Amino acid sequence: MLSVRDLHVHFKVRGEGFFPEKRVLKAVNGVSFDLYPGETLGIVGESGCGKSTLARALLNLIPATAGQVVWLGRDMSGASSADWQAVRKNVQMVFQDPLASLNPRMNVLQIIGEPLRTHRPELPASEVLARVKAMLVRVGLNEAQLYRYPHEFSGGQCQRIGIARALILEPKLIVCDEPVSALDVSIQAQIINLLKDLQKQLNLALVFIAHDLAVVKHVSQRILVMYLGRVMELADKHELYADPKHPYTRALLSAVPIPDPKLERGKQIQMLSGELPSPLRPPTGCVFRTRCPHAFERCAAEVPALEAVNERSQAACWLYR
Ligand SMILES: Nc1ncnc2c1ncn2[C@@H]1O[C@H](COP(=O)(O)OP(=O)(O)OP(=O)(O)O)[C@@H](O)[C@H]1O
Repeated sequence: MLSVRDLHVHFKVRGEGFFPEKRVLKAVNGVSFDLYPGETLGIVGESGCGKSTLARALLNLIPATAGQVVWLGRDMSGASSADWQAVRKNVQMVFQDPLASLNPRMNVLQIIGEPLRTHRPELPASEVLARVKAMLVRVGLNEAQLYRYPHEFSGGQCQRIGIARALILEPKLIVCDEPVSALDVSIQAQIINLLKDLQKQLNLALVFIAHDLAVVKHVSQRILVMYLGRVMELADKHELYADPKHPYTRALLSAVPIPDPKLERGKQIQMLSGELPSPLRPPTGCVFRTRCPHAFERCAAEVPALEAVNERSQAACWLYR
């Protein structure tokens, strides 16, 4: 459904401290992965590792600096805005801050109906109304809320409205950028379950971005772990939780509480020490090496490529070469 090859998104930013001249910040630095129809791919990593930039570049909301994004077999390099418009009919986004992502001057009918008015102008108003009503029920809201405004809803309800807006064009994929991070924990579970149900009913593919592994566990089939703009590990969910390969994934997993005391992490426990290096001056070689307990000489000298460790996981780590 989607193939991403060696994708780069670089920003030119003002330098800091002793380096006031403009510098290049590589927010996404050579990311490759595939997404299959109906699949959920979780993308995790600490704040600032490039998850949102990657998500936006997939839809050209931020232009890629280099690399390929191939949608349904079509290479989008050099595509016109009309070509991207056609992709966005099939691919929608749900954003992190539910209230901020809704136009405060529009009521629910206008918000959810807007994509229909843009992409399906031939539909009569009565049909738009019928589709919006049906979608509202689908996401757990009701018709009585059609003419209300965003500020009249809770965070969880606003996110339901955002999901309804994303689904109204019957897309094949939804990119969810930290859709539950701004919500209370009890509401998070409701929204995750809603997304899971909708995915099953509509055979949707989901890209689900979160900053911790506990959240993506319940929705993803495969998980991509990012650090400083690079992919550290890409693995089948069960493999990743049972036997994480990359030391960064192990560190992230150590921060996730284990509900079942019979499950032992044993020697895999590893806390993440030190701070995320500045993305303006990333370490040479493997970007994780300055915080990695297993780093050795080669890690500083050469960048490890993402390669298969077994048929269920790939890691970018010299420990496996
Ligand atoms: N428009 C921009 N101009 C300059 N730098 C940017 C821009 N957008 C993002 N960045 C930088 O790119 C890096 C990646 O940011 P991004 O928001 O993609 O990370 P993230 O993993 O999604 O973080 P978070 O979880 O906090 O949203 C960060 O260092 C950020 O400061």
